[in-house]
Amino acid sequence: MLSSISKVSARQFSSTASSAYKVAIAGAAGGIGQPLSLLMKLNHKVTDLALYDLRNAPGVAADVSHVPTNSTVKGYGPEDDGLAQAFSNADVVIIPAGVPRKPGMTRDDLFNTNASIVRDLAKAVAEYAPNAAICVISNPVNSTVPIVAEVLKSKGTYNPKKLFGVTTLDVLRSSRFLSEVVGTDPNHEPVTVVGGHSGITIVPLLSQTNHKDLPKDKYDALVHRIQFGGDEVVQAKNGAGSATLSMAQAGARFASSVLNGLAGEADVVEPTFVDSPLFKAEGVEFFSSPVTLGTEGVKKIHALGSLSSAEEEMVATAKETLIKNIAKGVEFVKANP
Ligand SMILES: NC(=O)c1ccc[n+]([C@@H]2O[C@H](COP(=O)([O-])OP(=O)(O)OC[C@H]3O[C@@H](n4cnc5c(N)ncnc54)[C@H](O)[C@@H]3O)[C@@H](O)[C@H]2O)c1
Ligand SMILES: O=C(O)C[C@H](O)C(=O)O
Repeated sequence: MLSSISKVSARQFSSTASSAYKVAIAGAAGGIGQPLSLLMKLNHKVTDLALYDLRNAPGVAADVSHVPTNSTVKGYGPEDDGLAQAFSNADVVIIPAGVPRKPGMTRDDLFNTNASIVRDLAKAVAEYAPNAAICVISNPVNSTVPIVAEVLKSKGTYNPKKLFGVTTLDVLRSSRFLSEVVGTDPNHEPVTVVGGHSGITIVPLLSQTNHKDLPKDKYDALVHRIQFGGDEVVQAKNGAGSATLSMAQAGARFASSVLNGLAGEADVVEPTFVDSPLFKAEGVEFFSSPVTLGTEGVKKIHALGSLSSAEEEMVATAKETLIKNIAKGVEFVKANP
């Protein structure tokens, strides 16, 4: 494993701001965790990959460690202070730990199980990696991100610039589904998605693409597919979980953008669910919008830009639901510190 001292040296003498990072993944042996671990192993900025899970993380680590990129990989379980070792000195902590949906469930139905998992992992981040950028994948993201914030506030280590809810899968789906409708290459169909990460809180800003004049029936169907794309996978997997492979790709893209930002690369912009000033006056403490990522995490939170009247309505509806989802997370930590 790269020691802290050698990591510091690597940073000091590197030609960029830094090129050596420790990334920790909590839930690394799960459906998302395993392919995400592989994708982070392929990221050349990652020199130290720490894989934590309640089960089988050493096995996943041994497997991934044979991929010939310039990083060490180590797996940790809860025994022998594994969580402390996994998180210690991490620059980025990615959290896909928790249970996935089964058909008929909403993401909110996962709250009772995942809230305490995320709360406990947030406590460990506060203790062992207080400077880490935290990427929360565990659902319901609209509530788990506020849970992490509340825990970190209670520990005096909350840095709103370094807490991110990962909404990138909505962005990937939007590009893919739009390209299917208009018959183009999804690589060239960027779509900004704002709001949150569940159903009607997912608001794709299609009016800001080159396809703002879609016929109403096609537009409505496309928006619905983007908002409820997760359900397609849950139903197809028929009890065996939710999106894992596309989510791993989305998570790796987002975490890689965070690393690029930390490294001082210019113009790294991703939509993400953050502590946001955009609608705070209306009581919405967290909101997803395009964010420029920099050396300190969040560098700039961008406004939504011009919206169609349909989008204005969707944003208004999303805000109402988000206020409730966020409050649920905050109240959980107050009642269960
Ligand atoms: N943000 C998104 O866009 C998005 C997309 C897909 C899935 N998800 C969510 O990600 C989560 C994980 O999904 P999955 O399909 O990988 O589930 P999974 O059950 O396959 O894997 C979850 C892993 O978490 C581990 N785990 C549970 N409690 C833990 C703890 N306290 N510490 C460390 N590890 C722990 C489990 O052992 C398991 O290996 C779910 O909540 C799911 O809803 C979010
Ligand atoms: O749908 C889910 O429960 C998982 C995830 O949030 C998704 O969007 O695929």
